[in-house]
Amino acid sequence: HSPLRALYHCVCERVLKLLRGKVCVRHTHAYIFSECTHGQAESVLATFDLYIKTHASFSIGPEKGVFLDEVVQREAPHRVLELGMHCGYTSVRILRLLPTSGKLFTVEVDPLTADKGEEILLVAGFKNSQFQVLPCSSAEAISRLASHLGEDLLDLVVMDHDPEQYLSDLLALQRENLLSKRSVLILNRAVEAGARVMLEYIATEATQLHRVPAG
Ligand SMILES: C[S@@+](CC[C@H](N)C(=O)[O-])C[C@H]1O[C@@H](n2cnc3c(N)ncnc32)[C@H](O)[C@@H]1O
Repeated sequence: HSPLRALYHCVCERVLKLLRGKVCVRHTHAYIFSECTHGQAESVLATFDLYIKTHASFSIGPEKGVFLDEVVQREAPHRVLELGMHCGYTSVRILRLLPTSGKLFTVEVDPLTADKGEEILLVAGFKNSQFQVLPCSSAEAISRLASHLGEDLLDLVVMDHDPEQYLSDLLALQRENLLSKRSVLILNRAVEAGARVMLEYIATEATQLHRVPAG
């Protein structure tokens, strides 16, 4: 456990990650499925955290994850929309902190990824009554969401899909009357051009939305 050994491990992890290159949904899923303890959400997250040390990954990872946890714990949201599920890391983080009456709607445009991600949510021990995977584009999902929500509105929206879609999706959520004055919005990759356009919109136009600092 000397600092030199820790540095050596860190360098090795980074080199491995570079050599392995691209994000692979099938490989991520297979690793999590075979290495985690089934039925334990914390084990699923720990396995993801281990995986992303040495493999390319789209998962938000533990640092941003802690920020997300804080928001979910503070807001105790009943209805959550996640845009961009990928392999389910963020979904698992959210689901494990939802109140018992809470439900997550999570959207993934790629059908194979949506399938694999859903399996991870089941492996983590969550039930279909706690979440619904919508295997379609964010725009399609938003246009159909009112039928899933009934009288409810969204308490929390997490955007980590395509920053170029952030603003049009926010506008669609408003048009469909799915947000309330208390709805909280979290975006990842907030420095990307599409996200900045949306943040400008929020700052100047959408007075009914709260702005929350995001990573
Ligand atoms: C960065 S990853 C999300 C990672 C996830 N938050 C996590 O921590 O595991 C983005 C995902 O969004 C999906 N995606 C991209 N554009 C989308 C869209 N318009 N609608 C729905 N999903 C989309 C991609 O297929 C990809 O799986």
